[in-house]
Amino acid sequence: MFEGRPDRDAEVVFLGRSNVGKSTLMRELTGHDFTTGRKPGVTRSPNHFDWAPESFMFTDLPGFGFMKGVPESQREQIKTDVVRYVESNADDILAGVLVVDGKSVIDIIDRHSGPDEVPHDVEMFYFLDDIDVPAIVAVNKMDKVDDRDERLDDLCDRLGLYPPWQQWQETIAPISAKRGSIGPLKEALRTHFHDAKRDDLLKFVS
Ligand SMILES: Nc1nc2c(ncn2[C@@H]2O[C@H](COP(=O)(O)OP(=O)(O)OP(=O)(O)O)[C@@H](O)[C@H]2O)c(=O)[nH]1
Ligand SMILES: [Mg+2]
Repeated sequence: MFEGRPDRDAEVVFLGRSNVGKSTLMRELTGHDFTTGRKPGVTRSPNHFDWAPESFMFTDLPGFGFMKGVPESQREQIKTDVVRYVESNADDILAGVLVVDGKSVIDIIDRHSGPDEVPHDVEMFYFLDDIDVPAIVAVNKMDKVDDRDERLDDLCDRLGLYPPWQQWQETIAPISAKRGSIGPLKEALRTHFHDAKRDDLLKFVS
């Protein structure tokens, strides 16, 4: 289990497979340089970025799923820890941002869908729903995607959301963290902060 969580009563968590760009996205939102890298599995324990006056923080969680050179048992442990972290802090979490790689997410989901297999991303999306944490899917690396609308509609389909994707703007946020274009995610976060009656936090995502 992860340790050292600051005592804050409002939190946004970033979760997703390894190497999808969670740390890059955190850097874009906070201006703080978290360790990012080409090597999957760079983030091994949560990175908290917090503001004491508002008792608010962003938390970058370790990536789960396949990581080259990391044994299966360790990957499973990371995923279990991430799930437990979100579960035990669910009351404070205003939004769970599930970050996916827009270029590969459909292929990965389809490859891992079967009679007794649920892909990690789909599982996490439903998990957030189960514990009443509002989910936002940040579809990252859109700079590498050319069939944008088709890709996003396919993703909705895989997540059980009726296409077209445009009607899910508080849930589906196409972004490119590396290019600094994260407007749709900020917009979705603003909607959730407002719904949670936390307009005092809008400045963190303006
Ligand atoms: N093309 C493109 N590459 C990106 C984008 N965002 C991140 N990357 C790259 O993807 C790689 C992984 O980024 P990280 O931010 O380290 O990913 P992570 O999800 O934190 O990875 P873990 O810590 O292993 O879970 C880096 O080489 C980034 O530069 C993006 O919007 N577009
Ligand atoms: Mg990381």
